[in-house]
Amino acid sequence: MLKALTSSCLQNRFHAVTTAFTPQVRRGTDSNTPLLRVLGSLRSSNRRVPYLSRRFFCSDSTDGSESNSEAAASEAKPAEEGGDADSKASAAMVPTVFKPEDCLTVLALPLPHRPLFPGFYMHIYVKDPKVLAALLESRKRQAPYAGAFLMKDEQGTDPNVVSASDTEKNIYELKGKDMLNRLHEVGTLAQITSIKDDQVILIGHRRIRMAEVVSEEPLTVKVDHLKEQPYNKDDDVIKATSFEVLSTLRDVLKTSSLWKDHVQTYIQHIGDFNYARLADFGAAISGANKLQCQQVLEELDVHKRLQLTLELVKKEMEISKIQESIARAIEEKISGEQRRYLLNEQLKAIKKELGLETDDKTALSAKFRERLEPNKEKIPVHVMQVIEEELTKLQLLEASSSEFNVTRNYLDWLTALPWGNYSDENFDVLRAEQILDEDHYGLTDVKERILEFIAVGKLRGTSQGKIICLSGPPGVGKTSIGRSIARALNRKFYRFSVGGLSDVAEIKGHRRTYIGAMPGKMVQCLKSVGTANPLVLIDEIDKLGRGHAGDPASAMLELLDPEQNANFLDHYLDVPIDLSKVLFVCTANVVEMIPNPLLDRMEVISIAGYITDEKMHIARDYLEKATRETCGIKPEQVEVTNSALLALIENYCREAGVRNLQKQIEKIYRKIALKLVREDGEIEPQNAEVGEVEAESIHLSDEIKSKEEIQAGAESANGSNDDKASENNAEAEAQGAPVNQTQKSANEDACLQDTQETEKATESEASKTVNKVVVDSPNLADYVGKPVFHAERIYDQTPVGVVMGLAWTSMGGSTLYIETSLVEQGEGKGALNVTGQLGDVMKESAQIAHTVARTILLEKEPDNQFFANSKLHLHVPAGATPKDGPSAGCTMITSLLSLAMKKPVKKDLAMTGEVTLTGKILPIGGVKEKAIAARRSDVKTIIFPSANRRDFDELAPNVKEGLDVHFVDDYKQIFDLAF
Ligand SMILES: Nc1ncnc2c1ncn2[C@@H]1O[C@H](COP(=O)(O)OP(=O)(O)OP(=O)(O)O)[C@@H](O)[C@H]1O
Repeated sequence: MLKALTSSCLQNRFHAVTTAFTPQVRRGTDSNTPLLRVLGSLRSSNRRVPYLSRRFFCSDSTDGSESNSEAAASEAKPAEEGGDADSKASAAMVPTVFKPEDCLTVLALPLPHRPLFPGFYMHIYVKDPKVLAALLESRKRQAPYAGAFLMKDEQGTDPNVVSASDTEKNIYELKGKDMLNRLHEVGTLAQITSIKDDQVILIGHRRIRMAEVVSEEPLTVKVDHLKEQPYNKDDDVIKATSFEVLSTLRDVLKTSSLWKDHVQTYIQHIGDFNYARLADFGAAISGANKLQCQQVLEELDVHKRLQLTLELVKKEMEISKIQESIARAIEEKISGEQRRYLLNEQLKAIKKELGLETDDKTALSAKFRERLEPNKEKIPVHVMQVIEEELTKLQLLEASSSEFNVTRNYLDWLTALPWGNYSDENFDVLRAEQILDEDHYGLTDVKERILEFIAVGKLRGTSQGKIICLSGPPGVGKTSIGRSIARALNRKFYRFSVGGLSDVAEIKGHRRTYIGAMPGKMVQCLKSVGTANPLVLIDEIDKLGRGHAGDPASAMLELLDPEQNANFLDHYLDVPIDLSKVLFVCTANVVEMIPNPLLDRMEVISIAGYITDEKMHIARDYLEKATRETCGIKPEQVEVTNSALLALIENYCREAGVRNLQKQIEKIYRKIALKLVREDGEIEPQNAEVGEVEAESIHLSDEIKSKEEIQAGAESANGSNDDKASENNAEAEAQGAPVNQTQKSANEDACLQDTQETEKATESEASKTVNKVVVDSPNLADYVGKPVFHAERIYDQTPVGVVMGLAWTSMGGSTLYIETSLVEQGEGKGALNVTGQLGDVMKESAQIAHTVARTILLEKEPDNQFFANSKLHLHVPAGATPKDGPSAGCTMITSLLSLAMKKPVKKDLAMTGEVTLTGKILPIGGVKEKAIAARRSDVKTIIFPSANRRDFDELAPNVKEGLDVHFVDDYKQIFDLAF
């Protein structure tokens, strides 16, 4: 029904006060009069309260002053027409012939937020048309009064919790009795000063109490007018309380500027001062909740009312203090930050003025130029041109723009590259050889190739970039030899792996326009090594990914090809860079997997793997040494016997490389380290005992006795030496004979040295016996566990139908058996089953072998119908490992023939070779790996295809040593050798 002011209560209050008094202020009163001055005058004039004689302009006591009010109203009129709420309030001063005390029946208007205090104005919104009509009617009848009653909260709601919209909504819906029940009994007789649309402005006049309902719609009630209880104006307690209220108001005024206007306005009208009004004023402007205000309104005992008000303003005082401290804290924080900012700006300006600091752009340009300075002559012209252009551009760009950052990063890369900056190469072949030998055992091919490279460089005076590809099984030292080559050549080393690389941008960089664009690996490499002729190791080139956008292999080609890479163009850098001086070393496990155009440009050096002998050397001279150092163990503290090392290699690490061997050695040394540390802890007391025992025996033994004597002699000699020294010196000086003394002291020194040496020797011997750990083959399992590798050799002497073959895998060479057995026999039942995860080629190879074996058997034993009438099963263990390739052809034939003829093959024989249907033997790959694998399995005789004779001849003598190798063209030769 009614809509109260929508702004906060507090604002309403202050607004109300201000507007109520504004006309009076305008009438020329000094608006700057501070409360302090008033209060000062209060106190200075013997507390005579002169203002008591004045009248409060809109109090009940103004009843007779119609002309005054009228004047106020006429003055305020233009403002009201302007729609100004303040001036509307002034219009409320219009007096009527109808006196307030005559008003006994009034319309009841509900106030949702606060009660209306006498002397204050409030505007409300009346939504009910009937009420609005009644109000207009009463104004017309010159009885413009209504009763303003505060609404009670709905039961169960907290008066401190504001939910304005709810309250207002409920008000519009309430009518008649319901409304009556929700209104407080005591309210204020309010003069209706103006009605504009649904906004009604009320001025409170006097307290009233509802007596009875006259009509329900609109709610009209009969009221009793309430008067304050009589009180003694000179009562000291009342006076003191009122002073306290005033002084609290003064304090609030000091802290809260919000109150200033209202309190000052009040002070200007303090002429109408009385204690009851003061109490009302304090309560009205306080931020107390509506119930507390209502309490003040209902209180007719002036002293009690003053006390209630005092409580409220005191509370207000506390709130304003908190407000002040919050404001101060925030202010401090903000001003601190501002101060800092200002100081920083000033500092920058001062530095700039003094020339200590230039702005960002100039500083950046200077940094880039400084970087270029040492190499300026070596930078290619076209690159220098681009750099200059970019530097100019940088000056023109706004420092906060994204383009600026792009240009800055670009210049950063361009200027950081080692243009024409080469490391001094080592062309000393002997030194290089020494370095290579220091790092790796064997690998003669690789070392030889590197030495050749250095020799060419020496003769030409410069070395050209080359691509070397090291291929071989894992752990044979491909990567580590790369590092060693760099050391030998005195080139910087950079390694990156291209295994699984599928993005061309990794090699050639992104275009600069992309966010987060980066140059490719090669540019990154040059920046990081700082020279233009590093050794770049490209690891796992056989595992290069297949890109979805662009082909990484083709990008690699541009990078590696000596014809193209003198002008390698990185997408990011966008200026050609010369990579022709870079030495590329690639590593691969399977050469066949390297894209052909790439392979074509490489010089492949294959490292086949190591035989036991080589592994022994590597383990002893390289791996053990390095591991011992990393574990912090001294050589005298440990001994790994040859037999232990051999057992380790033969039973635990039979693969081609030495990585596993390295791991096992590390395992042994870690265990030894633990053992030594543990023993040290336990031994300490034991050591002490040993020391004591030794000390005792020292006393007993003659030898040591003499030692003691020597020592004692030495000590006494030493002592006498000290004593006599001065005398002798004096004598020498006096007699000029220093020789005597020198000889003596020389003898004594020798004696002392002897004693100390003997002591040291006994000490180190004692420590040796106590702390040395010996690893031998019997206790090897304590360090590395039981052998995990089961010998490749399943049979000592192969039975009928079983023959040993030689295979090649990416892990190196290995031996494998071909087993054939008879399933069933019967007329025309000849057939062959194959198992062992064989690939298509190997299956076909088995079919061919079956046919060839049948032909050969018929040749050798024309009556033997074994193959025609036998169902056979051919198996290649181990069944879990997939196998493929044609090189087991001759082994399969031999196995089939052995079964057919019921004859085992020669002992310790292994063979490899592809067979044609006519029995011709074709060459195979991996001769070195196969030879090494054969040696590992103690094979004595090997059969290789004749075409592989050259490969075998090239092998190192230690690989060939002890092998009886036969080269064959035709299967018949194998037949003769095997059976
Ligand atoms: N001939 C050797 N002399 C001394 N140490 C060697 C020799 N060969 C290999 N090693 C050592 O073996 C370890 C393994 O070598 P590396 O990592 O270079 O193998 P890799 O062939 O690159 O293997 P992958 O193909 O798995 O990358 C290294 O610590 C290396 O020093």
